[in-house]
Amino acid sequence: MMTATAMNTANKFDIENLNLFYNNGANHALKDITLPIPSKKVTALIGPSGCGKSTLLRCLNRMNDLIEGVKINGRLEMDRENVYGNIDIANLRIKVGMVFQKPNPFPMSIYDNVAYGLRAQGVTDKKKLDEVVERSLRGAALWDEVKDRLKSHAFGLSGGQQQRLCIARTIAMEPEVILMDEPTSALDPIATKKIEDLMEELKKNYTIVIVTHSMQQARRISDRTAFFLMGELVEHDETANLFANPRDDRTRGYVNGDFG
Ligand SMILES: Nc1ncnc2c1ncn2[C@@H]1O[C@H](COP(=O)(O)OP(=O)(O)OP(=O)(O)O)[C@@H](O)[C@H]1O
Repeated sequence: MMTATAMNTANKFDIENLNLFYNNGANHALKDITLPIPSKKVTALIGPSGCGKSTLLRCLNRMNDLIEGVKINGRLEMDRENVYGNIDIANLRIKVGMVFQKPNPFPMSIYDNVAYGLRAQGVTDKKKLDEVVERSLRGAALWDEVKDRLKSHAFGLSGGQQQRLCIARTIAMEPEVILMDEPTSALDPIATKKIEDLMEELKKNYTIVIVTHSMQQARRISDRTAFFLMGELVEHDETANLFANPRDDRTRGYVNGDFG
């Protein structure tokens, strides 16, 4: 197995000794996390409720900045640049897009949802917008289902379609990374399968980090898995290895379903 250092050039993020505290230090939610996140792969974050998966995900695009009383120390680099340094945060959040548990399309048409970010950046050229909307909807495997009703309201789509629309909206901004916080937990098995198939395609172009409660999902879709427990990163490895040969008894217990 390659070490984190040997893999360094292929890492999108390098996280080292990262600590995060909520409530001005009262809740130590991430404890000394060291985790490389490789480029153009799917990394799954797993572990029982409250272990810090979403907190770590939100560190990657500084969404935790929006929460009062959060303190962070340690190193978190993206492409060797300090994410917590003096950087343009709006630009970071374009480069590191996010898809949430509950599909959250904006209250407007399918087309306008996908064009929203570009328009906010001042793009008005219809040809350019049409082009990006089509490319993004194709990229999110939704184009064929909606191409004849782009002006329809997004809320008329099924939950699974809405989630793919949110992915299209994210892709439209040409991110480098897509963070997904339990993106299929509100979806039925067929819609879930479509999103999982889509991730297989997306990872050719993007680095994906996904929080999932489903170990089956982590096994199906991820290249690497990191197992968290009470704010600690217990172990991380190639997904197949982590499930077949966990090094730590706590990981073994979790993946065997002994607790959850
Ligand atoms: N906004 C917040 N303010 C204060 N504490 C928080 C906040 N968000 C999370 N926490 C705390 O941080 C710890 C980790 O929570 P987090 O949501 O990251 O875990 P998780 O593994 O994603 O859980 P789940 O699987 O239930 O979503 C928990 O103790 C939680 O109560």
